[in-house]
Amino acid sequence: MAERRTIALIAHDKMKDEMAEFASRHRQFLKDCKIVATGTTGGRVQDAAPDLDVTRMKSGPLGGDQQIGAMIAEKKVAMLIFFVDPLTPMPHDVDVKALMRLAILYDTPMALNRATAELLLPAIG
Ligand SMILES: O=C(CO)COP(=O)(O)O
Repeated sequence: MAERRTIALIAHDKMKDEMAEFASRHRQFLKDCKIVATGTTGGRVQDAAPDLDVTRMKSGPLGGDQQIGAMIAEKKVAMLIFFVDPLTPMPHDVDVKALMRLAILYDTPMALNRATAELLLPAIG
């Protein structure tokens, strides 16, 4: 049996409502995927769609972005959906940049806003 695809979900605080709504609306599709998420985002996704298989890493500012970056470097992530807050400075901005850099380096599909995520999600089929 083919391994289920792993999709990484991350959202900054002001984007978490949007991520919860996105995950809930796409729950039928996401039910067939493994989901890995940073800690707080993962909790919100689980609350919004309890039937999804969500593995929660550490919270982003505490190393969660780096944990997901390491998974990307090991080619364990099929797609990164990261709802970035463009208006709030982040203490862990270097971690955010490092995560995006690895997604680029390992040619991992990456959606950084909802419009792109809507286009990309069905594309991994
Ligand atoms: O800070 C984040 C991404 O940079 C997200 O982390 P949380 O999901 O734990 O809030």
